[in-house]
Amino acid sequence: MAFGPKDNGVIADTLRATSKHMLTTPAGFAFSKLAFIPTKNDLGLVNGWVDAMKACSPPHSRYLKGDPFDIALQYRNWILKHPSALTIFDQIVEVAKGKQIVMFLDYDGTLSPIVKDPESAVMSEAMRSAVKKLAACFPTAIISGRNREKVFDFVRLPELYYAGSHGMDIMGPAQGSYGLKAKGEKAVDGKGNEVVLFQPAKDFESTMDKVFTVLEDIVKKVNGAKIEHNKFSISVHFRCVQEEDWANLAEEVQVAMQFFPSLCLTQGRKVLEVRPAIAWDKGKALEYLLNALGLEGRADVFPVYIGDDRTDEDAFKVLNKQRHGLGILVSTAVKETNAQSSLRDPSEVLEFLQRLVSWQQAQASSD
Ligand SMILES: O=P(O)(O)OC[C@H]1O[C@H](O[C@H]2O[C@H](CO)[C@@H](O)[C@H](O)[C@H]2O)[C@H](O)[C@@H](O)[C@@H]1O
Repeated sequence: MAFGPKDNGVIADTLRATSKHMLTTPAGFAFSKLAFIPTKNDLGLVNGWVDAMKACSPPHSRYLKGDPFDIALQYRNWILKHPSALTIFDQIVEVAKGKQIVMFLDYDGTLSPIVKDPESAVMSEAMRSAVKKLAACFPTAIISGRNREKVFDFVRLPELYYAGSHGMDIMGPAQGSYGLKAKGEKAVDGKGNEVVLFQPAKDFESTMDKVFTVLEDIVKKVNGAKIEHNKFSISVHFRCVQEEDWANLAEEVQVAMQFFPSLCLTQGRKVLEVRPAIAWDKGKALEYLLNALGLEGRADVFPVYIGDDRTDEDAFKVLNKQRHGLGILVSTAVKETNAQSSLRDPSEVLEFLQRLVSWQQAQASSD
């Protein structure tokens, strides 16, 4: 769910920038934390973010607390509703057989394990090799919250389509049997290959730079907090911040956001993300890519989306709406999801991708 300016309307009225407590940021914006008097509603909003961030990335210890029988029972009920894609692999390929499979993969927590330092979220060589083989079998896209160029640096496979900034920065080959054909400007990549570039939030570039400067100042003052500029989205990381400081940091971010009514906040795994308040998300990126590949709305196409986070839910919803394809949530814990199936962690994702490649190779050799 995206929280937009509407949710914050009450807060704007409570902002009183007094000269005594006023803070002027390097970007020239002035605001005062002391002058911000949160109402019950606003506190609810901040607490809501904090709770949702915790729920997105639950610490293992939390699941060791409480009655282990209850926990096991809850998980058992959940896995019955969202069976492992490894357990139901034969049923999946039975449905996909004869159709064009298209693969959509999230990056963090799906292809790479979640780690404390976002700069160190590298993908294993085994995963890279599996994704390379996968892309030789099926059109394959990575849809990530990361800066597109950064996710490319992690993955380093030019044959894929990349959608960075939660789908707001899409690039893919313009040539070949699966060259992108839909709207978007033609460009040339670092190696001189023709590519299609589609950036629905292009007009927000300078606003994103400004909000980054403001948030950077806030983050600097909080022990363990990190900030990442993902071009059309900005991540404020809470993972290494003491939990008792979370509400304060979330509140500071929310106050700063009042000066950027064209932006909104979403939350992920111990992260708050600032992004343009436009009707574009990972689900829209999936639709765009299917359309650009000439594969949209076709009964003989079977899209598979694998992701671990709240922002991936938008893509799962699109697959549900289209009533075809398969959404797979990566999670070791019970989570509310629109995905039909599940995998526990990136090591199971790797196994699933390898099995899919072997199945496709066997299909091709028996044709
Ligand atoms: O859409 P994704 O590819 O899953 O990207 C979402 C965010 O992922 C990264 O943050 C998450 O992974 C980090 C590294 O494991 C972890 O430290 C952090 O707590 C997670 O939220 C990335 O750093 C963000 O910029 C992405 O938006």
